[in-house]
Amino acid sequence: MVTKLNSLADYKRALLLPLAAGLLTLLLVVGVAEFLRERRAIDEQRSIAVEGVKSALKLAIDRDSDKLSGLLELLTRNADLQQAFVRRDFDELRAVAQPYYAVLRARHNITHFYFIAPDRRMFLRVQAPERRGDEINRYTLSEAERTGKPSAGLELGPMGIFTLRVVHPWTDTSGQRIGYIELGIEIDRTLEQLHSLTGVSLYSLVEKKHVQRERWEAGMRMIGRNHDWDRFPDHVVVGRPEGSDRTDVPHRLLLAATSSTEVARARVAARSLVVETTPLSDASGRSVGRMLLVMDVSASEDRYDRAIALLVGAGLLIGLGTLLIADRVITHVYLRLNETRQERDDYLERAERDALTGLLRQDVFMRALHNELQRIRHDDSTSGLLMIDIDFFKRVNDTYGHRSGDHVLQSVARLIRDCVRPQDLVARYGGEEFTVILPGAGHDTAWAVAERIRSSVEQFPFLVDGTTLKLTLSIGISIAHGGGTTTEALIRTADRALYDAKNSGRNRIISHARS
Ligand SMILES: Nc1nc2c(ncn2[C@@H]2O[C@H](COP(=O)(O)OP(=O)(O)OP(=O)(O)O)[C@@H](O)[C@H]2O)c(=O)[nH]1
Repeated sequence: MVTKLNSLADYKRALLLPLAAGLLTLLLVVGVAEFLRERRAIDEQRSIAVEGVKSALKLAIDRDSDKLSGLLELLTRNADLQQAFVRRDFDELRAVAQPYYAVLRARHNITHFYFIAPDRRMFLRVQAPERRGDEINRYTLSEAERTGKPSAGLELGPMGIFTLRVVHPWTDTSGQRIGYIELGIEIDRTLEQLHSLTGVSLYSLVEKKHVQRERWEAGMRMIGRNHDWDRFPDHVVVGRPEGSDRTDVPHRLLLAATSSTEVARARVAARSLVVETTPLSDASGRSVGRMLLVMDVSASEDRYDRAIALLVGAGLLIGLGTLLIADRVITHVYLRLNETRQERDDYLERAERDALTGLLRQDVFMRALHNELQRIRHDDSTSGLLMIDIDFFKRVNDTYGHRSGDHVLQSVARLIRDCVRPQDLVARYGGEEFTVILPGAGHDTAWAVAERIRSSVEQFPFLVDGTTLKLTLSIGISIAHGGGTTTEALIRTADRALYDAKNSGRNRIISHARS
């Protein structure tokens, strides 16, 4: 269906609404694409950060291993320690070792310092608790015993404390193995350093099956840390450095991270937190739990959100600007088109009219009469035709000149027009002869109109060259009834009636038609 556009509002509706819808759709598509692109960028940044933290953790552990190894190298060469250990002089060994431990603890965060006999029995724990004689079955010690070389790795202690341990076999000057010295750093310290370096909070969680509840609780109590065995269904938190234990991390977020390898997310107090997980294995390669990396990505998200808001804002402004410009252009083009259309209509109108009287020209009249006959054939109605001629018009021309004659013709044309309805068609048929088509008129109506015209001209005082002239008209009428009448026949009938009116004395109306 083709909609007809008439007014400027119609044009604006037809053009601006689709344009606005198109621009909005475009903005929406660009906004969503940009949003997805930025989410991807944030995810990438996060992955890079996570990889960075993992590498940093590995580096830190390697670095600590090397550091502990270096220190152990020195300790195994210490003659005082060696003598006291070989003599199995517990008090002496402790007295010599303790100042070293104080320095190692203060300078290097070392939390474990052991002297172990060749049969793997603990001879001296320099740090608390002061337990001895128990057999050590840790992987690092087994490796050092088996290979005779230093062994290092993360190990889960019986109290559920995750510790980096380095064990050095200890030999005397003759190459005889006299035992082992072990140094350890709790992983918490490393995690804490990483947290302060990267801002990422790290939680190390161990599966419950690898720890005993009572010993874990005792261990946590011993190091003065909050502990809650039931906090997670399958895991306990063994590494949760104070500095990075964010109290604002919702429990449900951590819980989600312990039960899935997917990235867990939450929005807390207008901040976006994400948790990634990475498996946690001990020195033997056994998977014992997982590490949670909690990151605050609010800053990146806010930056991207601001960029998107800016983009959408700019898009809206550009869209509005485009609509405003389009509105101006449509208005301008519409007005210009209207002017052109008006000019064309005026031209056509002028082309159809007689230059002197402004009435329809004869050829236009013929077409109009033809159309009118078509119409009444279709409607089965009637139409009246008047043929009007000014009586003795030649005398006006002869007496007062052609210009005065023109003036009289114009006046008569105006008088005729004033006597008919707007839908009636008045034409100049030729010279001083006029025709009027009266659509829908029967004989009586046509007669009444003819009489109105006749009497209006008869009564009109024509002012010519300062003289008042009186003129009369003769009028012939013909009536078309439905189909069957041709334009020629109708004109012929009216013409004959006009001729009769002239011949029977003028200033009269003759109709041969019956009503
Ligand atoms: N001024 C002027 N005269 C015109 C025009 N067209 C025709 N005429 C004149 O109209 C006159 C018509 O005269 P006739 O046909 O003899 O008719 P009449 O004098 O009106 O007499 P009857 O019709 O018999 O009453 C002629 O003198 C034409 O020159 C015109 O455009 N302007």
